Amino acid sequence: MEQLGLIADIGGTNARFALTPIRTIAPGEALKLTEADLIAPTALNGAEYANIADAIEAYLAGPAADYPRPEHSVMAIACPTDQDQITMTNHTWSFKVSELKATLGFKTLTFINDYNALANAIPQLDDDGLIKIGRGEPVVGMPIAVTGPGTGLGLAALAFNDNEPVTLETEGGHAHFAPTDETEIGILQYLLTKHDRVSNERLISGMGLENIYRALSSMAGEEKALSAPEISKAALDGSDELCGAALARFCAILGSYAGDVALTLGAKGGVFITGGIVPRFIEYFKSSEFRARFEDKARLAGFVQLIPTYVVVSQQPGLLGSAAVLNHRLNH
Ligand SMILES: Nc1ncnc2c1ncn2[C@@H]1O[C@H](COP(=O)(O)OP(=O)(O)OP(=O)(O)O)[C@@H](O)[C@H]1O
Repeated sequence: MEQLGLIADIGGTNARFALTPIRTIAPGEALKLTEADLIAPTALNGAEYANIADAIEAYLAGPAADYPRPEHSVMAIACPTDQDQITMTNHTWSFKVSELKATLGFKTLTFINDYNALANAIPQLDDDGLIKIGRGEPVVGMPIAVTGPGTGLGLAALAFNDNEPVTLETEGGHAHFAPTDETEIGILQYLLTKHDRVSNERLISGMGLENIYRALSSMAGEEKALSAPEISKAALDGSDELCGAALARFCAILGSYAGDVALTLGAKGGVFITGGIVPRFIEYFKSSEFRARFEDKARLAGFVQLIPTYVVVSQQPGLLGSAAVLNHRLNH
């Protein structure tokens, strides 16, 4: 049997695991994986395990019990991964990668940021994992950018060196928010009364949608607060005008920001919108101002018009990206 590696996608709630075949990639060859390369994919509830080693051993002894024990692993996790010590933000799990590797008896164990995995998933996705928004065509071999609203706003990019992806992990979601009209200047002014600085994440995330709604209601004379799901529900069923205005503004601001990402990274391979929020209202998003605002870059409009934008709707992009990174690391 071919050698299998262990991959994981560990979020605040779910810890997803799978095994994946370790491939030999010829120099210059592009890796192509499919969901069939994710063997025994399983989501465990992280809260049920005292530590990460227990969760991994439970996966290996349970869903993966019929396969040989892996010796190599790449795990994506929703927190910084540049130190040996990893402490999850929304979790009790805290561990040293070097100690975990010894405990598990693995030859290699690498942790990557969850957006690193999402970026590396993009070249592996087929058409049904992506929904194209507007015009533009990808230029093969040019950088791609992956960003989008969830609990926060992550941003990563891939550049390519002879088919070999080079990942840029960034904190671009925390760059300053740039308003484009009087209403957005009003939203910024409102948020500056609450925060010392206002990053894109303050508007483009679940919390961001709530902030936009709160700001617009305050500007209309009476500050009100609703949760992100409540705002999008009332916007979509047309029952609340202010919720409609907030969701429309959210999509428009996401468009301007995504256009800035395209300009900054020269992402002629495309800008890919991830996160759990936009796929919940894809038809609305298609007819929103997102794409017009993406292209609204004055003298640089011609640059961004050619760049395609997509929403990622694939179910397992984190695992697929971890499998891609595992294969690239073991081949080079
Ligand atoms: N119907 C909805 N409309 C708008 N926002 C929503 C909706 N449902 C959930 N959210 C918001 O989505 C955010 C969660 O995003 P997402 O589902 O992408 O999780 P995540 O960031 O991937 O976290 P994890 O990795 O733990 O799953 C929360 O801020 C939540 O308020």
